[in-house]
Amino acid sequence: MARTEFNAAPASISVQNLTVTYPNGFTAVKDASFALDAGTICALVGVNGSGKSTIFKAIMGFVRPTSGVVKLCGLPVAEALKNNIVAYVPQSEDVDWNFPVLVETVVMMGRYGHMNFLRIPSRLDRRKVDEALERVGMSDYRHRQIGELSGGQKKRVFLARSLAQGGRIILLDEPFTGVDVKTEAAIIGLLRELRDSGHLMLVSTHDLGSIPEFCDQVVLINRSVLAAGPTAETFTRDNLERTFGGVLRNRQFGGTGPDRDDDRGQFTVISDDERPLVLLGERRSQRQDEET
Ligand SMILES: Nc1ncnc2c1ncn2[C@@H]1O[C@H](COP(=O)(O)OP(=O)(O)OP(=O)(O)O)[C@@H](O)[C@H]1O
Repeated sequence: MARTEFNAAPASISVQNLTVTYPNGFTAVKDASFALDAGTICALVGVNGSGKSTIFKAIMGFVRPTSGVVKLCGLPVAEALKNNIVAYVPQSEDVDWNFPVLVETVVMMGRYGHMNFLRIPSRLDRRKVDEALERVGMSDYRHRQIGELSGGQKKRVFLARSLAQGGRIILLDEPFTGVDVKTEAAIIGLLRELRDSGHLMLVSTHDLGSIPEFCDQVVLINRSVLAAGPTAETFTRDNLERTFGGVLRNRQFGGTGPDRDDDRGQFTVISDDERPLVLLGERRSQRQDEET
């Protein structure tokens, strides 16, 4: 099939029985499977060290599966990368912010895969960079050094790079870390727009509170996939307890007043690292009744 026909395929990620064992013999991901389609925002959720970044690396072709298969838009990873199908917004800690580079140059890097080895930008490349900067509201910062920007502005620049690249699959590693609530809302708004235009986004996050707000699907992992599916069915207290075990901070309030029945007014706060998830009208579990 010609490359242009592949490029027209709707966004999809298929991870089938993925196992990744690092050269030191440690198996970070074991027999993980999930599938996602176009027009989706999916959260990838798990404790520190559960294998989220390893799954990202396998999707980006940075690590080779020990066994199993990853396909993007129906293509093997290497082929999908050649076709600029997948873009990556890194974790802030993974970037050397002291490296002197202009905002517009970072965004132009998203176009490198579309250029020949001389990397001379065409009119189209420049237009895509302008459009991407405009879309994330960072046009006025294009001549600034990336290291001079705030955490939220840096995130938006890297999101612009992935937009300039034109990937239909976007991987976002901890997009809300170090970002204020207003910028988080702006990023979520942008991700929703991209979803509506057929993009597929996989978002690694510890920000449990925001997941029901903007993610249609959730994949819960701890080396293997514990649960995967639509947020309403999958992002449940039972599954979160299985995923986080003792790491999760879990508090329950309300429902004890004389004018309340067992459920009404009761809510549970579940928190990993960042913004807590609040579940309304939950009954206390037997185990927690015994603990208190
Ligand atoms: N290059 C490597 N060689 C050996 N082990 C590794 C390597 N990279 C990661 N690991 C191990 O694999 C496991 C999964 O790591 P990974 O970075 O995928 O987790 P994560 O879920 O992204 O964690 P976090 O939430 O802290 O970012 C960890 O135990 C980690 O120590």
